[in-house]
Amino acid sequence: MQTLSAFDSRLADAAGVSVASSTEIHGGEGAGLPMLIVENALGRAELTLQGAHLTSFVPAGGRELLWLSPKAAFVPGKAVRGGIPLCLPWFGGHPEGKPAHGFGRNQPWTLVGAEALSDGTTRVTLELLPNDATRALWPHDFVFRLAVTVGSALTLALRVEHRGEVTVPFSCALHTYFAVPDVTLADIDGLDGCTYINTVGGANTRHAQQGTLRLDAPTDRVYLDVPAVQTIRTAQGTTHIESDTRSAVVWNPGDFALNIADVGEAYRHFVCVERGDVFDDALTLAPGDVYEKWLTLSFS
Ligand SMILES: O=P(O)(O)OC[C@H]1O[C@H](O)[C@H](O)[C@@H](O)[C@@H]1O
Repeated sequence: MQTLSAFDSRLADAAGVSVASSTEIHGGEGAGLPMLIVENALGRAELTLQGAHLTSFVPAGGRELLWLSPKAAFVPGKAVRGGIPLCLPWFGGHPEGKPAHGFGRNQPWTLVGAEALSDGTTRVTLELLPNDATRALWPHDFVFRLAVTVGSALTLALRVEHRGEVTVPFSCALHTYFAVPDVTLADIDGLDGCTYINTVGGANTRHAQQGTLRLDAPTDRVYLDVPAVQTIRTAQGTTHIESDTRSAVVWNPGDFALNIADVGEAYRHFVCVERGDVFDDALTLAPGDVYEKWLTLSFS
């Protein structure tokens, strides 16, 4: 298991952040993955150091906002199913057959900052630097940083510094799995009028969203140039999603999930609304460029 260095542990302790193994929290075989538990009077979050991957966020007095698959495996090198995988430095399939959604979610990140802030929130900052595995997939220098602020809302601030020597294509998404009682009864707003690309079965057809979105079949859509805010309304309340990214991918595999080992029947209990910059909204980074975007989740 990846361990926290002595320096990391001191950082965590100073901010009241605790460290645990996924096996202690979620069961399973072996040592699992090291996790951080960030808790204060306003809210509580859990994340694995692998992938800087949020697996839980509960505002104080509220309910769990994130869906974690009951079949999630906490295995080094394998992305955890659910929560908020970070897809970068590319989103989706790669033209040369490299792993889907990049390598950010599979790599061990390092805790480089932890602070209890004066407004009662707690912020932890994780970093990924190049290593042999990343160089094999992406032969460029970079600094990826994710600052996670836990309070009554959860904020993720992503910073990508391109330290390579050539201009590179770049796309990314904060691939959030939201917990819903029944995916077919969740009302998704904040996309009305937006152009989307329907990618189910490799279709790649373009359409315009009309009104509220409800999912009654396998859905995989890339919404372009979306407003800052989307909401997911269920009988339990409303989840608010706000970001300065341009795209939103809405995904639920429906029955296809029966062929996804770590999802299965549980597909009924989540919907992904993934804010990011993908497809037409993807960009290029020139040497020295810095990409900075944020995502905030809250519940009412
Ligand atoms: O199974 P994963 O690699 O985690 O990808 C899960 C899903 O991610 C996004 O939502 C894509 O739009 C989907 O096409 C993909 O199936």
